Formats: sequence, structure tokens, C-alpha cells
Amino acid sequence: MNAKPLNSKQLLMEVSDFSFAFEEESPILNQLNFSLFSGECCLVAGASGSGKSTLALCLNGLYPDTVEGETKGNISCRSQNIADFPQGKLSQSVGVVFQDPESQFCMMKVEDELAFVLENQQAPRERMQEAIHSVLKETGMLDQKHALIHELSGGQKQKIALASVLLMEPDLLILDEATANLDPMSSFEFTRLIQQVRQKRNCAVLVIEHQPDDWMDIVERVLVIGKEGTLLADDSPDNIYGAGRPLLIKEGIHIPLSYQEDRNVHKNPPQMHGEKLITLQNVSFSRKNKSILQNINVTFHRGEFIAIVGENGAGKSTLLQLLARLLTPESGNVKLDGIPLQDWTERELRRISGYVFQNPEHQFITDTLYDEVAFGMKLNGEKEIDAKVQELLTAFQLEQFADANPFAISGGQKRRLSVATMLDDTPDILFFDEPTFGQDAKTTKELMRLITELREQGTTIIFVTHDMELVDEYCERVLLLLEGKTAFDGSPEELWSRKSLLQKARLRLPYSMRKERAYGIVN
Ligand SMILES: Nc1ncnc2c1ncn2[C@@H]1O[C@H](COP(=O)(O)OP(=O)(O)OP(=O)(O)O)[C@@H](O)[C@H]1O
Ligand SMILES: Nc1ncnc2c1ncn2[C@@H]1O[C@H](COP(=O)(O)OP(=O)(O)OP(=O)(O)O)[C@@H](O)[C@H]1O
Repeated sequence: MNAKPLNSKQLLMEVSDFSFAFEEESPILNQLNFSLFSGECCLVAGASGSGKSTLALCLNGLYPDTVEGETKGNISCRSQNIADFPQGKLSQSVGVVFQDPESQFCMMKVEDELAFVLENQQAPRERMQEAIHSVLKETGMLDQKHALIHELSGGQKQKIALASVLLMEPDLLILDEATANLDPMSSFEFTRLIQQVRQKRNCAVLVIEHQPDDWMDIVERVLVIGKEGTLLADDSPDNIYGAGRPLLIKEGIHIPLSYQEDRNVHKNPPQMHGEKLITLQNVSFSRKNKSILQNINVTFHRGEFIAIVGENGAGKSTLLQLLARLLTPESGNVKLDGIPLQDWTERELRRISGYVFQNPEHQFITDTLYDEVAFGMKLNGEKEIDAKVQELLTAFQLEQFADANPFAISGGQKRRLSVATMLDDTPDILFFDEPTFGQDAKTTKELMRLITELREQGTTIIFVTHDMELVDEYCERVLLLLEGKTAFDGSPEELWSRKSLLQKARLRLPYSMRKERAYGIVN
């Protein structure tokens, strides 16, 4: 990368004694004071639920405009109070890219989506084509100009979300867990793209990310938000992750791997393989005439802890859904305990297995967190439900939200709730789609502890993940999907030695191994 000196500091945003509270609740953000300067790259670190996304939404004016909430203090952008910006004007200065790009799109095709953004800005028609061409070139997406958005990979969708924000020429670009759903290589490439954009445009970048490893050579400053929504620290990464480390540990915030010289990876001891539990024979599956999986032959054993990995769109979630009978194979068969999956009654299948969806909201069916956790227990006619619900809510640090609506909590809290609902009884099999995404260090550890405990009680754990550290630490077996086939099925250690396969599948080595086995741009 060509490091280009950034322009001298110019005040961009000023946050003064700023607090925000949802109606009749205690403040989420509490007396914040900080400034952002043009061209700088800041990381916002904070435990799950500390108010990072709320801050992003306040900075671009969506809060309090779109919710019942109250603010105190002031935020100004280029010395103008943001409350005085004409409607829609602030979002041109402060652009946000979210974790789920789909939530941002209104049109089917890439070029229509970008034209829609320009129309909303009332850009002159004759300049539209030129602007679209230029932003697609900048984001490396020119080839996809005529593509249908839903046919793009996760990384490509995220680049289109970025392109549509860049069309507004923002002074501040906020990335709210924008890489959380990307495969390891796409995530890394996205951070490089952001660095290029920032250098070219001199726009400030605010990164909200629990696992900021890929960002660490770009980030110049770290703001630490505490659990009470106060600003606990504002300093350089070296100071924050050096002298400030005890504070981060206390708050349960991830320390970037590059600052963890003494990282001691605890590996799960390998377990003896139990009997065959799920067998797939020649399983194929297509969506809309597009082949996703072809002739998959795999056997999962009782008590295994297995990760399914692969690039965005490789078919990981599809495979997990076929295993849980949420989808039916186009050809081939799936057997559970030797019995064809289609012969199991729905009730029995759901009793012995649990499924945690990639998007936690897909699981919520009641109006409170308490009811959500109690739902399965009531269905099974269990006793002492109240005590069990309280225990689970406490284990997942959700006890204070027992009466809250599942849709009105933070992203990380939603993910923990979706896992908690599956843990009332000890199931035989648990399927997890990205169990730990959006979690801080403390809740990741707690979640994995609970999953490991279940596994020790005999539960088979099959999960999809992009997190190679998790695979390295917890799994004894990893299944790699590539071009619709199982390209690898073996131990993580074996996989890490398959350099060209890793590269082809857009995976990266766990951090601890990268220095020894550098390849390409990764070291
Ligand atoms: N409901 C759907 N309709 C049409 N195509 C779909 C649908 N869901 C997924 N696909 C496509 O099927 C392919 C496999 O998707 P899947 O979600 O299984 O991949 P994945 O490996 O889990 O991806 P990611 O890592 O991005 O979550 C992708 O090309 C995707 O675009
Ligand atoms: N619509 C809402 N109504 C009431 N409270 C809410 C609402 N949305 C979020 N909250 C609460 O506000 C707090 C901050 O949420 P926010 O999403 O900003 O946290 P976060 O730091 O981004 O968390 P995460 O890392 O888990 O995504 C949380 O305690 C959450 O439960």
C-alpha cells in the first residue's frame, strides 16, 4: 500500500456533553465528549450493548429522528449543530455501512441502486452515469454494474453498500461491523479498500468492530465506550492496548491479536469418535437452477465438534439447513441415526436438535426475552421454568432485559438470545450459523464455554463460521466447501498446512500461524 500523508487535522465532528436515552429509560450514551478530525481513522471499542451502534445512528442523525428518544448536549458537523441540518443533508456528510448490506438496498440491480441514491440527492441526470462508473471503478465493482444484487457474494454486496454511501461524498464514513459477515479474505480486502478510499478522499473513518484485527494497521486512535455509555478512554492504539489493557479486560473487550504476544490458545482435547449420527449420501441442492452443492458425501459422528468453513456464498448455511431438514435435498439422502431424515416426525426432530440462524431475528416469535427463552420449555411441558429462564438469561448477560422486546436490543444481545433459546434442554445436536458473531471478548468466551459444556454432555456441535481462531481453538474437525463440493474434511492442523487450498477458498491462517507461513498479501 502507498502510504500517503493525510492532510493536516481539521475539525469535522464535535460531540459535547452528549447523552441519548430511549424514551423513559436510563441513558444509553452518557455525557460523551470527543472530536473527530477529517481524514483520521478511529476505532470504537466497547462491550456488546455499550451503545456503539446507537452512537453511529446519533452521529448521522437517524437517532433521535426515527425513534422515541431523548438527547442532551450537542453534536456538530463542520461547526453546524446537526439538529439544524435540513432533512437528508446530514446523511450526505455522515455515511454508515452496516453489517447487513441487504437492509440498505432498495433496488434489484447494482446500477439501479446507485442511480436511486443519486436521484434521492437530486443529482443532475447527465452526471449520473459518470458518477456511477467512477464509484464502481473505485470500489472494484465495475464488472458487476448490470448484476442483480441478490446474486452477488457477501463481500461484493458490502462493496455496493459502500459505493452507494460514497456517492454522497461523505466527510465521515462509519463502518458498523461492516466486515462481520465476510469471509476472511473478503474482510481483509474490504479494509484495504477503505484505506484507499480514505487516502483518496481524505474522509474520516469510524470503525465499529468487536474483532478489529484486520483494521489495526489503519486505526490511529481508539475510543473506548464503557458499559454505562460513557467514554472511558480516547488514545492511540499502542496506549489503549498497552497501558490501557486492564481496563479493556475488565470491560470484556477484545484485545487485537497483534497486541497479544502471550496468547495462550486453549485447544479442546480431541474426542473419540462416537457412532454415526448424520450421513449424507450424494446430496445435491440447487436454488433457482443454480447448483449450490453437488454430490456431498459426509458422515458426522455423535459428540463431534465440527466447523463448516468456506468463502461467502460457498453453501455453508445451505448445508446446515439440509442437515437440519430446513431444506430438502434435490437428490441424494440424509439419514439421522440411520433413519431417513424425512421419516422423522417434526416434533421429535425439533426435540433432539436446535438450530441457531445466521440472522437471529429469524428466530424471534414472542414479545419479550423472557417469553422467548420460556417458549420451548412450555412447549415441552417442562417444570420450574422460571428458574431455568432466569439462569439462562443470567448466563448470557441478558437478565436486565427480561421484559424487553427481542427486536429492541443490540445486535450482540440478539445473537446471545437466539443461542439461549436453544439451550433449555440438552439437545443431541446443535446447529449454529455463526454462533459468536457480534460478540465481545467476554461473551464470546462465555458462549463457547456453554457450547463446550454441552458438548462434554454428549451434544454434537456443527457450526458455520468465518472465524479461523475459533476453528483452531475449538474444533477437531473442519469441513471446507468450495465450488459446491467438500474440498477438505480433516483436522484444523491439516487444513492450515494446505496453503494453496486456503488461498483458493479465501480463508486465512489463524493469526498465530501467519507469521510463520506468510503468503501473498497476508503476513
Ligand atoms: N433464498 C435464496 N434464494 C436464492 N439464492 C439463494 C438464497 N439463499 C442463498 N442463496 C444463494 O445460494 C448460495 C449459497 O448460499 P449460502 O447462504 O448457503 O452460502 P454461505 O456459504 O452460507 O455464505 P455466507 O458466508 O455469505 O453466509 C449463494 O450463492 C447465495 O447467493
Ligand atoms: N430500540 C431500542 N429500544 C430500547 N433499547 C434499545 C433499543 N435498541 C438498542 N437498545 C439498547 O441500547 C443499548 C445499546 O445498544 P447498541 O446496539 O447501541 O449497542 P452496541 O454497543 O452496538 O452492541 P453490540 O456490540 O451488541 O452490537 C443496549 O443495551 C440495547 O439493549
